[in-house]
Amino acid sequence: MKQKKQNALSVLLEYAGSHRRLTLLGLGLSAVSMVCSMIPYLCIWLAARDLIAVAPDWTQAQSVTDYGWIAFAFAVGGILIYFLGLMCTHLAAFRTAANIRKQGMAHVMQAPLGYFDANASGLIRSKLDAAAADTETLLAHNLADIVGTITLFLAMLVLMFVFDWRMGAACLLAAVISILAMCSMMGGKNAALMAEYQAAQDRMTKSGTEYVRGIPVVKIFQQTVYSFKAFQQAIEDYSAKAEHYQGDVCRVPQSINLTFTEGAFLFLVPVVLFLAHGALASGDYAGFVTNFAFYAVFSAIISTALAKIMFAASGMMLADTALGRIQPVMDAPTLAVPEHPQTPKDNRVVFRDVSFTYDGAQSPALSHVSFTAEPGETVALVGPSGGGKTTAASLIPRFWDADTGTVEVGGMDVRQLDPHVLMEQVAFVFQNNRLFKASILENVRAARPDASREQVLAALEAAQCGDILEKLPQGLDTVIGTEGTYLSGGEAQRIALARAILKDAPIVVLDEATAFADPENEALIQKAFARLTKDRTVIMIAHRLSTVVGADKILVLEGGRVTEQGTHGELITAGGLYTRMWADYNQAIQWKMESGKEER
Ligand SMILES: Nc1ncnc2c1ncn2[C@@H]1O[C@H](COP(=O)(O)OP(=O)(O)OP(=O)(O)O)[C@@H](O)[C@H]1O
Repeated sequence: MKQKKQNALSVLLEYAGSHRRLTLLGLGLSAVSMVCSMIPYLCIWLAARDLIAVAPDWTQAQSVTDYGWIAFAFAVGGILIYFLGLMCTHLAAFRTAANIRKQGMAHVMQAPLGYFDANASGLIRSKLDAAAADTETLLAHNLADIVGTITLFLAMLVLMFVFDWRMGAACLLAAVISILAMCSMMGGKNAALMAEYQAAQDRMTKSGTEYVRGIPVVKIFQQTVYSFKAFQQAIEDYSAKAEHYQGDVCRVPQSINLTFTEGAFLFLVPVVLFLAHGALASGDYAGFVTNFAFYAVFSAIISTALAKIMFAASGMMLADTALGRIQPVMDAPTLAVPEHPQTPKDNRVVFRDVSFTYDGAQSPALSHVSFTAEPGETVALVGPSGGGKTTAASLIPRFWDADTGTVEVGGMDVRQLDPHVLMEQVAFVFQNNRLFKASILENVRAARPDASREQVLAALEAAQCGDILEKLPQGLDTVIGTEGTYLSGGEAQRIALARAILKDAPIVVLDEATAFADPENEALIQKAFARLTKDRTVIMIAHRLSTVVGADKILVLEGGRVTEQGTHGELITAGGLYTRMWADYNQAIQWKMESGKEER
């Protein structure tokens, strides 16, 4: 992938792909147009020289008209070439921006599913969009201006010394001072200060976002704005850094820069006065005045060129920042796809000595986990919070890949299966059911796009969703999340179960959390679970022990390790953690029943 050290321009040209040449052509045309725009000035100088030479008999200055036409031709030609260049850079910029979006999305599509848990898809898209838009401006406008201005500057350097090097040097001196002042603001130890200032700005933006996200919590707990210390701290930190950088560091160089950018002729006047005596003595006073006129006009172009360079440099920084923001997206891990994919033989799920540690975590989430779920068996994962149940279930559909050991489906390492085949084999229902802002029909059909309306209805029926369809205004075609058609957590879970039922996959990975459900919903969800898991291999993350009693095998996961394993009966006799959990569970049920009686 793209190296961080590369500068923004080479990274952008890589993204431009086949439009790289169009970009370069646009930049070349911009440079040519700038050279063309210089010719009229040259013509003015030549015409002035000829006029002064024949003065006061102007009729002898035959060449002046020719110079006029040449100047006109180059001025118009320069403008046309400039627009042609802009067309090329715009076209290339649109294509490059499209490539950034496409390549970004294509890369993210290869990321393991677990990547999306930590990186919201909306955020990924907005990062890519913002970066594409910023780089579009750079490629379409700023870059052409940078190249044009540099060419202008080089051409000016040549011209400066063609007529009278002393006047040229006087004009240039102002530009050199201005550039040195600019460099001192951005280079050396000030570069570190500028980086700190920008980092403080980033921190402020981030904590601002966190603050806005947390507003509901602030309101619920009646906290004041100051309760968000991090945000306040970030604002104060940014303000101190901004004041220091803009005030203490930039004030003097910025004043020097502006003075000499706007006053490029400052040194020209004294130098001309100094040289005037010599010119009078040599007798070429006419040539001297012509040269002075030329440099006086030219010094104004220097100011414009310097201002353009500063503007273009800020565009370059913007593109650099934008590319820096999408770098993490482009660096997202990708799921390794086998060269010669294997086919699963049956519905058996096996964990062989599996260990896994999350990126950046201190301790493993799973350590040497081994178990087998035979075809048609139900294996329940139980244990304390943080024990590793969700992580174990996530390794089956390759949300992540095991660090060591193997996870097998149908006798094959999941890494050796074609990801599409693996997805066809496994249906999952996790706690955070993702329903799209689309109709119920489309939401359920996402599992099997070729399913008929009747098949979708049958799956919804099996998932006990009849009551949901009845109350929705357009039934199956109601779009979720619009016009007040919101679903409760329990209802959303039943729709997600219908999706899994429609998928009809031989292996089901199920998080049976019924946290959102009221008793009525819970009963319906249990029925839907029973329908979904019938005759399939089931790996179930169980939160309430009542649902695991009938499981073929129960694994107790504690601190990432399987500490107990067996049927309900076997584990109860073993007298370990499961026995204590069972006792606690029964006590809780007892309390519930007793308090229910008292209320009555
Ligand atoms: N995305 C993640 N990045 C880093 N660590 C994680 C991540 N997800 C989980 N963990 C850590 O891995 C360990 C196992 O978590 P896991 O969610 O698998 O446990 P669990 O048994 O499913 O818990 P619960 O019953 O509360 O859902 C925990 O220590 C948790 O903090």
